[in-house]
Amino acid sequence: MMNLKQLVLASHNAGKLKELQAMLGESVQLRSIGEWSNVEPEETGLSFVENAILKARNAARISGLPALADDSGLAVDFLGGAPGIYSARYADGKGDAANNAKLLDALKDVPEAERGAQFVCVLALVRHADDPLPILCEGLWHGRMLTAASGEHGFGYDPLFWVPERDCSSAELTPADKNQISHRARAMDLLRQRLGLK
Ligand SMILES: O=P(O)(O)OP(=O)(O)OP(=O)(O)OC[C@H]1O[C@@H](n2cnc3c(O)ncnc32)[C@H](O)[C@@H]1O
Ligand SMILES: [Mg+2]
Repeated sequence: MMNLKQLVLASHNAGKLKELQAMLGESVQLRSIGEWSNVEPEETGLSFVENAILKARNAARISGLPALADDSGLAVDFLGGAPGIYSARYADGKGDAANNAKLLDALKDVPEAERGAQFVCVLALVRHADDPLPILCEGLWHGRMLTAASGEHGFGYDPLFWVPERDCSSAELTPADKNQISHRARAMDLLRQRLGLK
């Protein structure tokens, strides 16, 4: 079994680090790959799984530690699942605000009943860079796309994602509440089971 006291998180996204560390608790210390390198690997895969594995291997190679990667995104029904794996790059790398503005515009005249969407999270854990058997866990979170941004918590597309089970946007949830029910929480729940942490 791998030493799980320290894991490298193969991500440069501070929002993910915060959420994943909160879910894991104090028994596992997540260290950002940013401690070793600021170069982000190109996400050349065609699926969340491929990109998660690619990021995890890259971080394990650079750090020499077991690595966890999170590849996630928003799949909007009306857009055939876009932006999907391209969620971070939807507005050509101009950041969260530009991504959200572009998405609101793409859904401008779409009626309520057709605004379904899901957040997707795939976690990949590798023991070392060439691990032939990465642990893969997936989580989905169903909701709807709002017609205007709302809320200040979270990151990324959270202000646009309406959460039916709480009747508010994902950015209006407290961090603790989001971490109980999100796509990332579901994937992490499976990962903890696979690792015997629960
Ligand atoms: O690849 P790393 O370095 O981990 O960081 P990233 O931000 O580029 O992460 P992804 O490639 O996985 O892209 C995820 C996209 O989906 C968005 N996203 C993922 N989880 C989210 C969440 O919980 N709430 C809001 N947006 C989320 C996020 O803002 C990005 O635009
Ligand atoms: Mg990325």
